Amino acid sequence: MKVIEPQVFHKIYEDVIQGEHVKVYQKYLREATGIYSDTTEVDLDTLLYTVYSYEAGSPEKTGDLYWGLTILEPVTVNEECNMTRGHFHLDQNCAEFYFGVSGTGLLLLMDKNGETWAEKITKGSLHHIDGQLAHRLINIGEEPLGVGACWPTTAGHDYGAIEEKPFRYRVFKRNKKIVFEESE
Ligand SMILES: O=P(O)(O)OC[C@H]1O[C@](O)(CO)[C@@H](O)[C@@H]1O
Repeated sequence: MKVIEPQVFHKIYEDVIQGEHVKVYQKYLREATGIYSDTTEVDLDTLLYTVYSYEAGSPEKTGDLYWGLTILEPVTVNEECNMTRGHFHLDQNCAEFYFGVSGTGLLLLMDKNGETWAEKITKGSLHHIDGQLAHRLINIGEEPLGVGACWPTTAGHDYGAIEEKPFRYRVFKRNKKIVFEESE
């Protein structure tokens, strides 16, 4: 019998995902100004987050899966905590798992009526995201927030719905305290 050496590694608490079919992208503030409430006098070259995804699966094949890791830098934008863009899945039958790898964060969730709540993320925490919920990661700590993910290749990303009807809460760090602000 042929035995193949592993081609991809994710030493979950030690390293990022490395190997064949691993894609990496970085999001800078200049590409994400629209999600923050105030971007006056900010450095647009600030790195917000890096996403690693192991994409051996096919986006056309129902039941196939991706594996990912997102690392959000411990930065704020005029006191607003660093966050991912956030999205619904295009196919709302597709759920997703998130799990905390490092740092401290919030998983912001929103249903189709705009009801918004959050789950706290810490190292080892596990989060099931129903396919009908919009999701966004927020770094509320002083360290990089690392969050692993597993989701169906056919889920897709719907950013438009979030732009039209944003998450109802914003999260700020003021004098080292986390403050939630409800949008009008
Ligand atoms: O595309 P967004 O909303 O910026 O978020 C990136 C996130 O999307 C995913 O790639 C998959 O849902 C996550 O791994 C990652 O945190």
